[in-house]
Amino acid sequence: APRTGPAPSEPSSSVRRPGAPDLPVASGPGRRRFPQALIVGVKKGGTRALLEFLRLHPDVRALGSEPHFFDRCYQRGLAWYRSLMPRTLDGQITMEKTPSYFVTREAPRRIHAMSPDMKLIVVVRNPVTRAISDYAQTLSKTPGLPSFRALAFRHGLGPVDTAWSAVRIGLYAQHLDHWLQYFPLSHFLFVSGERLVSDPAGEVGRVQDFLGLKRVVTDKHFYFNATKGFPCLKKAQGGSRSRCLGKSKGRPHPRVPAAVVRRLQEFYRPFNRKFYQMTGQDFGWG
Ligand SMILES: Nc1ncnc2c1ncn2[C@@H]1O[C@H](COP(=O)(O)OS(=O)(=O)O)[C@@H](OP(=O)(O)O)[C@H]1O
Repeated sequence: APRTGPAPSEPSSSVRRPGAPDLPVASGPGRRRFPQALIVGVKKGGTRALLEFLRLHPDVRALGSEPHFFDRCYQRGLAWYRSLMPRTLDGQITMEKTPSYFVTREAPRRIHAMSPDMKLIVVVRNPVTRAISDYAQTLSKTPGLPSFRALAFRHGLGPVDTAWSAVRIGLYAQHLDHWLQYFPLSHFLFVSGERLVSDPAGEVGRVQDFLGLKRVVTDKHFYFNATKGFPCLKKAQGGSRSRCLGKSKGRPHPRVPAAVVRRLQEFYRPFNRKFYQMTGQDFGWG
């Protein structure tokens, strides 16, 4: 059964005000709880797709936006964080996703202090493609940005610039090493960003197992949309339209010279190998 955890919670909304008519309280049933599971990363890994797919499950309630509590908004306090959460009934799992948590130094300690038995999901993607995706996003907001190559290497095609966040985020083994100081490996599930595209039902199946949920979300929910080039959600029974993620997901990537891609691929190889060793999973990025 899914753990709802010992998370502190506010009084149930089923409590009626004296004299109030016996109608459901406007705020709705259930109560706001701290998440029991987080999608902590990685940026551009496919975190939005995973969350939207999981939200099809009746026992998952998730915050739509990224709260950035354990990185940017920690000073607002735990009560603020919980107040953002959707209401849940007993047995339902509360979730949120903020991909920057995975690379935030303080995040593991802060999350552990709140819930030492938190379940942590990391969607990982080939770090080279991830870096290009990250760059494509910045470029869409910053026209005139230097080329990918100019940002990825120092002095022309000199050493890789690990200070550039688009490069640094892909050093998964290093980030994970830090998390493992706070949480055992059994608390993590690593989802392949590549397989989330090629076999969404398979990856979401693994996530449902990890969360202790029945496999309700299956291949029946997905179809491959050739125009979008990605899996999308089928029309739900009795109504709503089929649904793909928005334009900011599945952006065209700028062309990066093959030599640049190769050099970055070589740069990441030892870090990837280490990550495969640590997780016991080979993600096939070389
Ligand atoms: N079903 C589906 N539809 C659209 N896009 C999908 C899907 N599954 C995975 N992806 C990949 O998700 C990438 C964006 O990742 P994130 O959602 O983690 O990005 S973000 O960090 O929240 O900005 C996004 O990256 P780009 O292709 O580079 O835009 C997609 O490749």
